[in-house]
Amino acid sequence: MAEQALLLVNLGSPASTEVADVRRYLNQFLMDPYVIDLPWPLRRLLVTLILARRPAESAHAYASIWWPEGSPLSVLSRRLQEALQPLWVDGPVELAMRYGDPSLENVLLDLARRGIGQAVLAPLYPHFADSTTTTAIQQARQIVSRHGLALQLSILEPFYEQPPYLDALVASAQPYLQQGFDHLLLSYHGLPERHLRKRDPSGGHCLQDTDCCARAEGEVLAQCYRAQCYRTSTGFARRAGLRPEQWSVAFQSRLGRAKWIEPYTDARLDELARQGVKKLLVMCPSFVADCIETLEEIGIRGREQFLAAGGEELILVPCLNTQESWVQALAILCRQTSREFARQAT
Ligand SMILES: C=CC1=C(C)c2cc3[nH]c(cc4nc(cc5[nH]c(cc1n2)c(C)c5CCC(=O)O)C(CCC(=O)O)=C4C)c(C)c3C=C
Ligand SMILES: [Fe+2]
Ligand SMILES: [Fe+2]
Repeated sequence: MAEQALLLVNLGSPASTEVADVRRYLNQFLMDPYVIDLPWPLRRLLVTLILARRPAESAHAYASIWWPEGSPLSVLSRRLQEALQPLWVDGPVELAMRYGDPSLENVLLDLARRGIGQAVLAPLYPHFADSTTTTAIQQARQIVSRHGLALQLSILEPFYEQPPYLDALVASAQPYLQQGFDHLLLSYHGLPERHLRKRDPSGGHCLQDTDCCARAEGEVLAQCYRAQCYRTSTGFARRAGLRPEQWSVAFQSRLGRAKWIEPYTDARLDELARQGVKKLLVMCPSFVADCIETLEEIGIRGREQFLAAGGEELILVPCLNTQESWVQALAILCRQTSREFARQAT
């Protein structure tokens, strides 16, 4: 049988914590029109303004969480790749990054050079967003077409409420839930509201009222990042046996002055402390690997903020990383993708 590769795609990190490397990474990332969705001249202007101060601040933040082997996101993604290889018997498991190294272009060219004609492309994001999922898929397709590669790609769909993913989240949280806690905050990466509105196929569903995400179905749900985050949360809470008052959802990592989806994590940390929450658990289900946004934004700055507001303990639940149930889950989901692709091809 012909070999079929499994290609994991994650976001990528700077090459080092040097300010120049962080600037190069941020420039590539933020100049992506799927991330800052403004016309080129405006995007260039805005990114140039951001790059005046952000690289030094981010370099400092990266330095506080960097591991001897490199960026946590890169190291953990590499370990996930290695853990998956024994479960993927159809061919090699490879890893590429949307920004930085190993680049999608080099990895795709290498697969084609080795005569591999099929690959499951697995963007490592549970929830759909143009700034993550679409940009990774589009870039891969462009590379295949530009180089005329004889490589067929089948795509792993967002898996925000797939049982294997939810079960893995519950398994990762169980030891922390069992220790007792006052509240669990599910903190997801945020998104400018504009990105949601642009993707609302009904033109009038998203952000209409506080409850619109709970009613999202079909095409609206398929493209609403916020609704998908709520589906993950309710599915997780149901499986973990949590009562509604024990948990809540918030969105972190804002950049710039535009309005991002609410509620905001930083506001929520103050609110929870004011409400008397002393022991707070925080999970970050939009990230499958720990990274600057979990380890620094929540684990360092979020903890400082919560304690300053009167909380006593903020415990960050690690991301799925290389947990056995997650490795198994991802193998199952990618296998399903491959089977569905083969079924449609016949
Ligand atoms: C307009 C800006 C951004 C959008 C939109 C955005 C969406 C988005 N990002 C992730 C996942 C990750 N983002 C990470 C870092 C990061 N994100 C932004 C900006 C936007 N993200 C910046 C500027 C950075 C760099 C760090 C910093 O300077 O703050 C990371 C971690 C990378 C690492 O090396 O550790 C991840 C992962 C998602 C899922 C998402 C859409 C929902
Ligand atoms: Fe981001
Ligand atoms: Fe929505």
